[in-house]
Amino acid sequence: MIRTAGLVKNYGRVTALRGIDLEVPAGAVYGFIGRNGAGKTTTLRILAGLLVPDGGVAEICGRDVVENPRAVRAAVGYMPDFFGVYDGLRAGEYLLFYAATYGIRGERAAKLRDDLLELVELGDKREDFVDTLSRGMQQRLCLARSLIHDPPVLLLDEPASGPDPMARVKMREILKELCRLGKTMLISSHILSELADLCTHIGIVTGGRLVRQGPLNEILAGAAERNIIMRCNEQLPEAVKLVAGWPGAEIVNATKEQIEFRLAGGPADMAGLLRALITLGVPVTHFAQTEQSLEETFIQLAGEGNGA
Ligand SMILES: Nc1ncnc2c1ncn2[C@@H]1O[C@H](COP(=O)(O)OP(=O)(O)OP(=O)(O)O)[C@@H](O)[C@H]1O
Repeated sequence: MIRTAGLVKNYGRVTALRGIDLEVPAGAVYGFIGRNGAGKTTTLRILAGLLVPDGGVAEICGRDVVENPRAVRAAVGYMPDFFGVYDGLRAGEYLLFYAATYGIRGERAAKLRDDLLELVELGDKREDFVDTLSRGMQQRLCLARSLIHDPPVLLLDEPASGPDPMARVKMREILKELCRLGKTMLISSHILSELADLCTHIGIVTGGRLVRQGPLNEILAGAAERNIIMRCNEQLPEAVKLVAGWPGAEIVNATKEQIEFRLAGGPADMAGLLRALITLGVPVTHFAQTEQSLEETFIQLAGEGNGA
């Protein structure tokens, strides 16, 4: 539904994107995660047709964004991270104005305005001036604006950020509703945990490169399965010796009761090491991955990208 291949963008001598290959399936809620300056806004602006890439391709619904700007504009709702405040315009008028830019007027526009204000929980703010609304409310109004032409694809730049926790919760609820309505969403954020309960997929971008992408659970499992704690009642020195010499294993800490180590590879590698310990006769009482917080996962993945 959204695809980029080898996307490159330079701003003068600054290279913002160094070959981004995004793959967002239809109906996915894709969390596009990266620190400030990683290249998220640049990617979203290219997909929205607001910036022209210097290399690579970007497609929405199979259409190249540079070659088919009209079709892409119809298919995409874009919510920027910064939005201007409109002096003297009321929330309802703001939406009618944007409806008119898509040729929607009269009764249809009025109904759309009311439905969208309801969806973003601003039904009672229709007559309020936009510049008097809180930042969270302005963000939700901006989201309503991006929905005005009922696009199947939404590109949302940091929608769940902002200092007000209540506003963040409200925004997440609305995004979940949009997911139920079948929208395909690419949502950028610099905080993974902010999006984790919402996303079906994530991509981690660092220094203009995508270092990981895929279904959320696979990415988290892949990052977490390396930290293991093993305990046994006796024969710990034998266990330490075996783990220390095991390919891909690295002991982090060993006490009288337990060994904590990192292990490269997947579940099969874990099972292989456990089998070897038992074959050696070590009475293993505990052998499990440690819980890793989402932010630790992100830092680990982003760090690996930096080193690449
Ligand atoms: N108009 C511009 N002129 C020059 N450099 C720019 C411009 N816009 C972005 N950059 C640079 O390109 C890189 C990527 O910026 P981008 O805004 O895409 O990152 P981001 O991940 O969206 O970060 P943020 O969350 O801070 O917006 C950064 O190094 C940034 O300083």
